Amino acid sequence: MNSNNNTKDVASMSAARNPSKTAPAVTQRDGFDLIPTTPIVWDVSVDRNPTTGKVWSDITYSKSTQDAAARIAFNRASKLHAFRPTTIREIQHALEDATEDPAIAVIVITSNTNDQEYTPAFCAGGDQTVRSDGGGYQDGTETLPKLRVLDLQVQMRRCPKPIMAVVRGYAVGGGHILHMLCDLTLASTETAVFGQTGPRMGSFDAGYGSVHAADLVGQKRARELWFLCRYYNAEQAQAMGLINAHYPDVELDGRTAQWVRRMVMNSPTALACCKAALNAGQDGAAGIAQMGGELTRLFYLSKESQEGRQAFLEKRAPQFRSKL
Ligand SMILES: CC(C)(COP(=O)(O)OP(=O)(O)OC[C@H]1O[C@@H](n2cnc3c(N)ncnc32)[C@H](O)[C@@H]1OP(=O)(O)O)[C@@H](O)C(=O)NCCC(=O)NCCSC(=O)CCC(=O)c1ccccc1C(=O)O
Repeated sequence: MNSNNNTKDVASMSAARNPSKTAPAVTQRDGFDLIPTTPIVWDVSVDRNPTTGKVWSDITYSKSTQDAAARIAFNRASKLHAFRPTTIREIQHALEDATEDPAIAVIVITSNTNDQEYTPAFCAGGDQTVRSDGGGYQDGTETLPKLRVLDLQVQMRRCPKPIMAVVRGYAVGGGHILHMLCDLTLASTETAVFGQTGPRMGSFDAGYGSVHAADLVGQKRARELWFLCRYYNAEQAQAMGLINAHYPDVELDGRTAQWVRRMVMNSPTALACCKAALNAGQDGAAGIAQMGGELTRLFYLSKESQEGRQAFLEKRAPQFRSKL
């Protein structure tokens, strides 16, 4: 966020914090309502895949200098943004770039739904036209058919920055799993539709798609999602705990900006550690490794840790206790 705006926001937030005889309502005192809801300006369009140097074919990728955010958007409206291996690989490359870019604090995953010709969708799951008989998806870019989306799911879990899904239209099948794997989900009140379809399509996700779903909505509801394959609107999805909030479509971009700006104001290390901690239970040793990595990174900043390296370089015995 640009420093001028930031100064103004922080000043008004601390004004909200100061107790007075006529204290504002509790929900106002967290300062959230004071954060501007002007939509984010995505002023940097990244037109080429930073990994391959090629122009994107299935997504668009842009960044906001002012709001320290990256936007990765499905861009296959005629297929309701169903994903094929190319789509997943492009999202992986954009996500890697956003994760590595120190100017980016928050990542938004959404879809380009401005084309009135097609049914609005966030993502209609795996592209069934390229689902092969060889045990996965093959659009001519894989050496062997595979379920590449499972690698993207892991990458999203390991990304230390908050990822927020912004859903307009259908988020179904593998598209529903991707929104669940985002740290937060905002949705359009009028158009968002959520649901699993695997058992109707001869597919299922026995990994995060089941385990994380149960953590979000509870065992009974998760079984309902998978066994009945019904669709839910935004209000129902929020009541179930599948999404964080829904807003009228015209407000959604402004509210997205507000949520992003609030996270950008917060400590990135604290957010990364919270994300790692919230993931650790489901992720077993890999989750603990992610948490442990953050801990080691912070330890490397200490004089005690640096003494170990220094002593080695100076060919002497370390004096850890003198650095405590
Ligand atoms: C969403 C619909 C109900 C919308 O219906 P409607 O408004 O009438 O639009 P359509 O005319 O049906 O669609 C327009 C256009 O898009 C094409 N399309 C839609 N969805 C797909 C798709 N998934 N694949 C390919 N193409 C799709 C549709 O054919 C039309 O094209 P035309 O050329 O005009 O014919 C409806 O579209 C619908 O029901 N869609 C299917 C939704 C669905 O069931 N998706 C789930 C697929 S299975 C899956 O996602 C598995 C994913 C996976 O890879 C996986 C596997 C194992 C473990 C984990 C995973 C994981 O994803 O995590």
